[in-house]
Amino acid sequence: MNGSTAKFDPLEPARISSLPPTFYYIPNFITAEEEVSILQKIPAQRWVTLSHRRLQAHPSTLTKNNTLLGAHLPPYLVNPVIDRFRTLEIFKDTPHKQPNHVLINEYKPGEGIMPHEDGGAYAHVVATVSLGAPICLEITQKPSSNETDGVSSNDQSIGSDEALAKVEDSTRNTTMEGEVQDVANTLNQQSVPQYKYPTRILQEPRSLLLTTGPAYRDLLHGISPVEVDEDLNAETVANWNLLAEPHVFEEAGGRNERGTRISLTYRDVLKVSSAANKVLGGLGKR
Ligand SMILES: O=C(O)CCC(=O)C(=O)O
Ligand SMILES: [Fe+2]
Repeated sequence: MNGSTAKFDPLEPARISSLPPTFYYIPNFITAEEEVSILQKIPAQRWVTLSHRRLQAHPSTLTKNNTLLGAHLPPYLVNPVIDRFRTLEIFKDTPHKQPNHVLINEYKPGEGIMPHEDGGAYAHVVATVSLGAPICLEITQKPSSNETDGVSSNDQSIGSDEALAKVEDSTRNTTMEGEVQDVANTLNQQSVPQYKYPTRILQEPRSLLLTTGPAYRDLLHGISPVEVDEDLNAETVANWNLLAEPHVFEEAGGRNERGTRISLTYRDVLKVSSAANKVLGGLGKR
């Protein structure tokens, strides 16, 4: 016993066990009051409108070479969320030990984001707080390298959200649904046979989804641009057993009529400019 190094992992009960390591889902990570308060503080003038969603980056967008120039995150993005990350040690292994960048995405019914990976600009931990309405995140494997077409792991250009936005804009005339299906169709030729793809993670408002390690590196994620997520049940939704209110979807016949859903994606950008380093210097252990 005394020689054992086994350590209780506070996140283990939240692990989505039907998916490869490591996704975690925590329902009701924030309260309804906190949700309202954050929604009210998102600045209306900062939105950048894309073809299938709108977004804003805090404290700023990354430079062309994926460097963060900004300094502090605004207080409404820090409290209470980042304090709770600290308690759960979510960013303990990333270079700055805490997130320094938040991308806010908004999806109206019928909007989505093409399958992609988040790439090399960030440490391999993304913490997503969902606000407003439920939505399904689709998880797919990467296409094999000769079929990549813009979503390759080796394509660092997809490593920033701005680059992804460009790819999305250049494909604005193709149907998003088609893209999701194309990527999905290249699956099943890949390894990791014990997991089923594509699969979905249902994100309820106020929940936290963590995507870390191989789940960050080896898989694609996207959101279908549909008005209704259908056929939601324990077989088709990877985190069904972790949902706060599965009965809501059961009672609706396995349907989720999309509302406006806003996500806050917290990340640790690896490269921070020297000017910003001075500001963050007291926080990082370098
Ligand atoms: O809104 C989401 O949950 C996903 C957003 C996303 O994948 C991204 O911003 O890279
Ligand atoms: Fe992403």
